[in-house]
Amino acid sequence: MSSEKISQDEAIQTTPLRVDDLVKTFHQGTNLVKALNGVSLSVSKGEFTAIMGPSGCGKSTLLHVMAGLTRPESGAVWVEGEKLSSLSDARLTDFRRRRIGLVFQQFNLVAALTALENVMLPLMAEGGRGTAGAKDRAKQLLDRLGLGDRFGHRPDAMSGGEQQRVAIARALVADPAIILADEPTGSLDSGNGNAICSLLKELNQEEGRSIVMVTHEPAVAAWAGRVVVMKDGVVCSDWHAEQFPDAQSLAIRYQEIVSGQAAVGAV
Ligand SMILES: Nc1ncnc2c1ncn2[C@@H]1O[C@H](COP(=O)(O)OP(=O)(O)OP(=O)(O)O)[C@@H](O)[C@H]1O
Repeated sequence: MSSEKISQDEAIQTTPLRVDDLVKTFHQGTNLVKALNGVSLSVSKGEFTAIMGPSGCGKSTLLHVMAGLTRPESGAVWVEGEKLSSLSDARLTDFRRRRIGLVFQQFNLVAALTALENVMLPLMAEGGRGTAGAKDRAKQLLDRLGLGDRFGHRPDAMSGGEQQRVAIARALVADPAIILADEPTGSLDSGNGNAICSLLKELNQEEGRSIVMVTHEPAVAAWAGRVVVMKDGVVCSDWHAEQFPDAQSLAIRYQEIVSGQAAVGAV
């Protein structure tokens, strides 16, 4: 094998996430809705990317396809070089648990379990790691996320912001290749929302975590280093931090794009 081919393969294997020409259609009664109409995107190691766009443009569908929760009609998703469509359902579930950290708007914690048990869950399901190791790792993470005094609390005894931090700890526990977050601040007031954004930024900058976050709010997207804007199932803009120095300039630019006043693809 040529050295060029080896380095190409290495690059694919170390790229946390790549999607290529994704198409996903939904049936709504007699109508067909193309939620994704040829989306391609690559997320580099240590990149914090926000995906923005108006309601119904396909953001959540894209995130679900990236996570292997929804299978596309065509196109492919690679996580660290693993092509999700080539995995059986059982292997995909196992792969997702180990390599993809998921954070949802509604936290999705198990109500009957404590914060510590919720965070340990992905490691327990894996079977291979000992309970003690899983417990230590979960405790470490909860401590790191400022929840050292909440180990034994159940979700209904915690605030929304605390529940989301538990969910982030759970997403991190298996040391995944990528964190996928769908409107992680959507159920929080602005103070707690800012704290979650700040935490994601810190995890990105201090630990080099690769993050993709769906949001429709420019003030939330402004925490990311890259903003991808979708409209009608396609990516119409892709900006890096230097192109949106603050949340206000991002909001103006975003409005221009979604209202059609700026050229598609404009930066
Ligand atoms: N399970 C489904 N069945 C039918 N249609 C769906 C389904 N999921 C999504 N859609 C449709 O696909 C399109 C894209 O939806 P999606 O939820 O991805 O958009 P979104 O950008 O995340 O929207 P929002 O910001 O409102 O959450 C919409 O027209 C939606 O109605």
